[in-house]
Amino acid sequence: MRFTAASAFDHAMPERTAVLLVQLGTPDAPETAAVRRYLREFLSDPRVVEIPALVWKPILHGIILRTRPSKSAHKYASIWTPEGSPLMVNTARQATLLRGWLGKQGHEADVAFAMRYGNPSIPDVLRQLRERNPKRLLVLPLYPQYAGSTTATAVDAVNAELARWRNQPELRWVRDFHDDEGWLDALAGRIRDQWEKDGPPDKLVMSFHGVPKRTLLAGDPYHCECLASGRLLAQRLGLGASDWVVTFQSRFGRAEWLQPYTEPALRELGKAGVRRVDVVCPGFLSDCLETLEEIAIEGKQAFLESGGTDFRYIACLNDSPAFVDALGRLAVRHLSGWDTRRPDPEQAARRGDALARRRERALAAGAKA
Ligand SMILES: C=CC1=C(C)c2cc3[nH]c(cc4nc(cc5[nH]c(cc1n2)c(C)c5CCC(=O)O)C(CCC(=O)O)=C4C)c(C)c3C=C
Ligand SMILES: [Fe+2]
Ligand SMILES: [Fe+2]
Repeated sequence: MRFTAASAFDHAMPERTAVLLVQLGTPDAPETAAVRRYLREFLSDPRVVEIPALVWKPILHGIILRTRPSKSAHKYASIWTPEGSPLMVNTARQATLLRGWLGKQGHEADVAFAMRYGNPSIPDVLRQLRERNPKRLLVLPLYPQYAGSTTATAVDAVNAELARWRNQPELRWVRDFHDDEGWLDALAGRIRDQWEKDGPPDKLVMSFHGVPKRTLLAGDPYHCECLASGRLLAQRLGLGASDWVVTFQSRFGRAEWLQPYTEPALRELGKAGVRRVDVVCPGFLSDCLETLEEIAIEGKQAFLESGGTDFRYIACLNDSPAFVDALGRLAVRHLSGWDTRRPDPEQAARRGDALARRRERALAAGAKA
């Protein structure tokens, strides 16, 4: 085997740590073709749709990918910003802010983000990170509650890419943070800020993304973690049992999903004479189609149509400093035991010289061979 200059250089590099944020993904554009591409990848994931492929593929390709993309594209168009999809814009900011936060705390780590579906893809981003020769990788899926259809598939995708690497980093991932103090405090703070301005509502609706009910029966902890997050948030806000409710949104297909469903619940509240509801979405760290369109537009309409008079949507944590701080502390806890201190500049300069000399020698040896 030839001992190449590159391998000699690699082994002399300082050990690096990378942090990869993973979000669900979003179409490249609010247009039918782009939404179809995104939905094809998303809805072909057996972690997301747990129906045998022989049954599901004809439905997906014959019906859903012919009808849903144009409808969804219209919805995306209603929330798209000049910088792009809100989910993409918010996630990119979170990565930038986390990099800054870690740097300020004296941690040396590369921070990147990837999307499980669409772009930037997990394989593309991992290959970019590989250029920096990471010895350690922390994967942080941006979902407070664990679900097979979100967290597990993100971790699967990372592992599938790393399975192709010769030189793998040591790997860790954040499984969930549904009861994380920092995250709960940041979210409670955001809600309290809103209430300081305009008082508390008659009812706080905590709307989480739904999943099929059979995943709960099969042992997925998602439902329990949502209920626990809801209870802990209500405690922090000092709410009584009748002041709040947990609901599940975004039902897809004909099977039963986790209940109560958000939109029917909003209609019930309106009919029952509840005048003001506030809706918060504690399963989402970034505003996206599911919050800005489904809740802030459609949910509002449903509540007002059925007799409610005042509907307020509480924005996701997005790029709020309290959330970046919570995310940073969460990451640091998971980096524990890994040496991520920034090298002192003098030592780095000395090591840089030594590295340069070793690299020259290796290159010269390579040239002779
Ligand atoms: C088909 C089943 C689906 C499951 C299961 C599911 C779980 C799930 N999703 C999120 C978070 C998000 N979902 C988003 C969009 C979205 N979700 C589904 C379907 C399922 N989700 C579809 C078909 C779509 C696309 C939009 C549409 O056509 O309706 C998004 C928003 C993406 C954006 O671009 O803004 C997020 C975020 C979670 C947390 C979850 C399980 C816990
Ligand atoms: Fe979803
Ligand atoms: Fe939706």
